[in-house]
Amino acid sequence: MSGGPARRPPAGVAALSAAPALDAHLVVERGDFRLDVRLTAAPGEVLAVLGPNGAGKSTALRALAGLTPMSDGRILIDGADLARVPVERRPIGMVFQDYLLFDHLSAVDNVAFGPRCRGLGRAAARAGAMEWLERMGLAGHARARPRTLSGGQAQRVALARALAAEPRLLLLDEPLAALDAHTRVAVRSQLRAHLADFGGAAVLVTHDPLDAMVLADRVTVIEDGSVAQDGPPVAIAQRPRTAYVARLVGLNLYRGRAEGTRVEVPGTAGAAGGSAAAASIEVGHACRGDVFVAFPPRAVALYRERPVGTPRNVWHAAIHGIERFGDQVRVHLDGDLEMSADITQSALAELRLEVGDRIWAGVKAAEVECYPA
Ligand SMILES: Nc1ncnc2c1ncn2[C@@H]1O[C@H](COP(=O)(O)OP(=O)(O)OP(=O)(O)O)[C@@H](O)[C@H]1O
Repeated sequence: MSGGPARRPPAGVAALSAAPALDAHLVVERGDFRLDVRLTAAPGEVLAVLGPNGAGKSTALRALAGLTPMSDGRILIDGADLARVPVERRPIGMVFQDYLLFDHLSAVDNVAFGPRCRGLGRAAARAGAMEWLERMGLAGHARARPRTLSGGQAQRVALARALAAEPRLLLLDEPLAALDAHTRVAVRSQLRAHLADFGGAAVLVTHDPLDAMVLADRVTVIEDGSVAQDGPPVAIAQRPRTAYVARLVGLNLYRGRAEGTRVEVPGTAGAAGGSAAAASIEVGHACRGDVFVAFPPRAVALYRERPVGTPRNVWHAAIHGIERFGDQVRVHLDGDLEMSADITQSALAELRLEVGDRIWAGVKAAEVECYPA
């Protein structure tokens, strides 16, 4: 095999000068479900595809791999249309959730399998595969059968196998889902390093916002077969545009009309869903027109009595749920606005809060973000 992976170009260079490594418009119809999304990634870029169950993430990945037929659209890799390229000849590597390693082959033969199929001699394919295993820190496990490997090791063999075929597009379908929480942390950071060395485009499907934040340069959120939001992880985390994304990144989100620093949120359910009366929100800076308003649960203070002389927004609220995690307590509220508040166990005890109680919730205007809808 010829050498190792191409190094990722210096930050910014690829994005400015190169054509997208991946430029895909995917249209798939399956009964009542229709997927219609555009996915793009620059060379060296990792795109995370996030979305709720049934949103169409796997369908998108399978369409990219050529495993699910498209009813319309096209897939360009480095500017070349894949329409007439048979599936087995496409420059695409895949890492599946359960890795799909051949159990009758050793780790090194699993990695050598692709290059062998492409006609490389046994010795050369094995030598290349050994190089990949060394790079993955698995040289000592080259002869091991997949079932004797740990989940993290099997994941790295699967990644080595995908990369050994020298793809231009790497597809990863929930690559960390099969791992326990402890292994996941270590494997996530190893995967990040390996992805940083990959010169092609990578598309990572995940349910886990942390995977997306840690591993991806860009995130595309798919909901109900369409792109709901697209951008760098930080922008997604700070400025969610749908109730699903807001829940994922842990923010209270509303949609309303702004005039100066005041936003009127209509009485029907806000973007966060659920029951809510109409309410006004003072925000940190002036904005205008249709806007989203977001603030974190930790910015919400709770009071038994209506606070006076405070610079905060103050709303009437009813407690409809209390969840404890560690020293923190998440209190779910409705009333003027539906929201979550994170308080400490001692604050919960001090205020003697119970489900059904009617209380007051306050948030400083400076903690409230406002951005165009
Ligand atoms: N073989 C199939 N035939 C018909 N419809 C299907 C088939 N597989 C999936 N679907 C439908 O396509 C839609 C998208 O499914 P898909 O598996 O792509 O979603 P997903 O975002 O990957 O979900 P999950 O996170 O649960 O894996 C769903 O509504 C599902 O019911």
